Amino acid sequence: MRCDLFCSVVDNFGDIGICWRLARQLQSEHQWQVTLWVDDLVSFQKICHSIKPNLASQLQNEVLVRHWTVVLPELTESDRPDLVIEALACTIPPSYLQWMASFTDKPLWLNLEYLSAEDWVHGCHALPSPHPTLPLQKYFFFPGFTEQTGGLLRERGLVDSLVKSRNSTELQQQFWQKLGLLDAMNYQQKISLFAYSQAQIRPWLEQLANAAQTTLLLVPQGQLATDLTQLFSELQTGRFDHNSLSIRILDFMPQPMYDELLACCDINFVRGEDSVIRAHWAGKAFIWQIYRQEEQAHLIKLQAFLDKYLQHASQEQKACIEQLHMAWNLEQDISTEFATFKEFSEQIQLHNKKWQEYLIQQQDLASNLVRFAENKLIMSRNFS
Ligand SMILES: Cc1cn([C@H]2C[C@H](O)[C@@H](COP(=O)(O)OP(=O)(O)O[C@H]3O[C@@H](C)[C@H](O)[C@@H](O)[C@H]3O)O2)c(=O)[nH]c1=O
Repeated sequence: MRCDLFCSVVDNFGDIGICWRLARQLQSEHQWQVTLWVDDLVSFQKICHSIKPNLASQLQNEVLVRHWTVVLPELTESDRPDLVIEALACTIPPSYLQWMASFTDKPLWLNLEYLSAEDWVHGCHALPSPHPTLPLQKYFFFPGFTEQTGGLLRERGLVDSLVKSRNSTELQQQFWQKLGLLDAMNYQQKISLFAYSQAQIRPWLEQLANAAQTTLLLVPQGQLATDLTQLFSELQTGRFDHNSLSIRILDFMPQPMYDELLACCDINFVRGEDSVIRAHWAGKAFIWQIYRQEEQAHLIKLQAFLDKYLQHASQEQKACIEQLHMAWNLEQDISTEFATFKEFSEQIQLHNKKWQEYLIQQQDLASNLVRFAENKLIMSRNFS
C-alpha cells in the first residue's frame, strides 16, 4: 500500500506531531510505503532532530518526507498512491485533486479529523462526502476514545516499554543522564509542564517552593518558559532553584524521548491533542490544557473528555480532577485545586490505570485506519 499524507503546520507542534507518529506507524507496523508532505520542516526538526529543513525530499525512518511548497512538483502515474490522507483540516492543492481524479483506479481519500470526545463524532466517523465538482469522495476519519471512532494513536509495544521505564530505577537513571539531569532522582516529585500561557502561575510555584516535598519542574522551551523567565530572571540560564523548587528549561526532545519523560515524571501537564494522549500511555497523573478555540468552544470539548474519562470515578475524585482542569484551562491560580489533587493522587493513579486498560482494549488509530482503507479499496476495486 502506498500512502500520501498531507500535513500543514498551523501553529505549535500537534499537527506535525500526530502526522509524524502516524506516518512512522503505518510504515513500521503495517509496511506501508508512506510519503509525508509537510509545509514546515523547521517545526518538524524540533521533534525529529535529523530532519534537514533545506531538503525538498528526504528519507526519515523509512518514510519519504517531502517539503510541501505552494507549487507541487510534477507527479507522474508511477507516483499514484492507494490512499491520500488530508490531516487535521489541511487542504490538498486543487492540482493534486485533479491528478487524483484523472485515474480510473482512483486513490482513496481520507480526512483525518481533530480529536474530540463529544458524542456527535460517533455519527460522523467514516461518513463519505462527495467532492462538488470532481469524481472523488472523501471519508471523514475521527480519532476518539470509543469503539465507534477511529481510536487513538498507540504504537505496538509502547505501553509495555513505558511500564518498564516506570518500574526500573536503572532505566530512569539512564534517561535522566541522557537529558543531563544527573540529580533528577534526588527530587521527591518530578513534574513535566508543557502548557500554553498561564497568567496566574506564580502562587502555585510559590506553593511548590514552600512545600515540604522537593520538586523538579521541567518546562520545554516555548512561550510558557519565556513567561517564567520574566518571573524569575535566573531562568535565563535555564535553571532556577528556590527552597524546595527547582525549575529546568528543556530543549525540545525527539518524540520517543518525550514519551519516556512522561513515564519518568510523577505528574504531567500536557496540552493540545498529542501530548495528552501520550500522558494516557505514560500512566501517570496528568492535567490537560486543551487547545483554545474561539468563543470558549474548547471548554465544551474539555467537559466532554472529562465526562468520559471520569465516568467511573468517585464523586470526590471527579470533583477534584474537574476543578483542577477548569482552573488550569481558565488560567486561574491552581494552588488550592492542586493541593486537593495531590491528596487524591493514589486514587487518581488507580483510576488512570483502569482508564488506560479500557482504552488499550480498543484498536489503535493506525490499525483502524489500515483496516478501513483496505476494506474500502477492496470494495471499490471489486466494483470497477
Ligand atoms: C515538549 C515536547 C513535545 N513534543 C511533541 C509531542 C507532540 O507530538 C507535540 C506537541 O503537540 P500537542 O501536544 O498536540 O500540543 P501543541 O499545542 O503543540 O499542538 C497543538 O497544535 C495545534 C495546531 C492543534 O490544533 C492543537 O490541537 C494541538 O495539537 O510535540 C516532542 O516531541 N518533544 C518535546 O520536547
